[in-house]
Amino acid sequence: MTDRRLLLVHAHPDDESIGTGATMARYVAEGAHVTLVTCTLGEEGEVIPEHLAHLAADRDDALGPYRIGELAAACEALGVRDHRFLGGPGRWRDSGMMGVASNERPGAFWQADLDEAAGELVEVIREVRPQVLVTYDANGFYGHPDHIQAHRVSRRAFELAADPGFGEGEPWQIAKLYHTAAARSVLRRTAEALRETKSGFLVEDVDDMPFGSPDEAITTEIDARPWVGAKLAALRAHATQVTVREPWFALSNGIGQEALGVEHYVLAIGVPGPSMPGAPVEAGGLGEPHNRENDLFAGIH
Ligand SMILES: CC(=O)N[C@H]1[C@@H](O[C@@H]2[C@H](O)[C@H](O)[C@@H](O)[C@H](O)[C@H]2O)O[C@H](CO)[C@@H](O)[C@@H]1O
Ligand SMILES: [Zn+2]
Repeated sequence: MTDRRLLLVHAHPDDESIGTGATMARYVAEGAHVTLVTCTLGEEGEVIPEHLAHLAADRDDALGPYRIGELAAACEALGVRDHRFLGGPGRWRDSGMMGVASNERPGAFWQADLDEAAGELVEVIREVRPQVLVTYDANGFYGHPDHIQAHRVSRRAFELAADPGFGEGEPWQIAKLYHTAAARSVLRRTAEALRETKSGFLVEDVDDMPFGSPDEAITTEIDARPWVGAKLAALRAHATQVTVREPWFALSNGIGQEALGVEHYVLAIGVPGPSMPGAPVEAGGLGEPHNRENDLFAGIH
């Protein structure tokens, strides 16, 4: 299929690299048009480097503009040239982790009017006309309010973009909508491997992780191992949020994760493509029997 167009909707600067960085770099390298929409500037994030601690929301409140630069550098590393902030930079603010006071702040993404935010995304969808949309599941992958809201806005925009009675511009029907996913067997294997290293990162038991899917729920395995270097460079670009000790990385909580070149997804809407051989288990694949797609555009003609 020529003229492939992939749209990814992520909540904060850093999510694109953490969950889909290798996939994005692969599709760019293969000639697809990759569009990234980020819903907030990540204003409420913690700051890892001591010399940048002043940027935090409870000090200079300058982390959002700084993370715009981090995201630009990450997109450069991935080869992604089409990046937008939903509604423009700063339209909606990072809500903070579930339950904190900033969830209630006026302008927080968690407080966004669903149809207003979805309307902004419909404009991008009708302009780009992607065949494939990637975002989070209904739990936002790990329960963060901005991730949950990104899911809700994406699903609403998926519907509205195809509705001839909604808004301006030609309606556009996206063919396939995916949720990002992490297979529990991969999480378990990488946690065991991390335990054997001297990375200095903390190890979290799989059962304690706020994310993870049963292997059988995974529909799609993208083998982008040749682009894991681009993913690591993009993670390094998010230096306020991520510490990289290759092949491992950790967020400000210090819990180690492996930067894998194989990334998993669940097809939420659309017709799956044919089952294809997967990546080896030692590379982060799910091994055999492989009843999964190996291309987000599989089955689209
Ligand atoms: C990956 C992701 O979604 N990061 C978010 C998240 O950051 C986490 C948060 O600060 C938490 O308190 C830490 O323990 C954890 O290590 C961080 O990854 O939430 C931030 C605030 O909403 C957000 O800016 C960041 O991008
Ligand atoms: Zn996030």
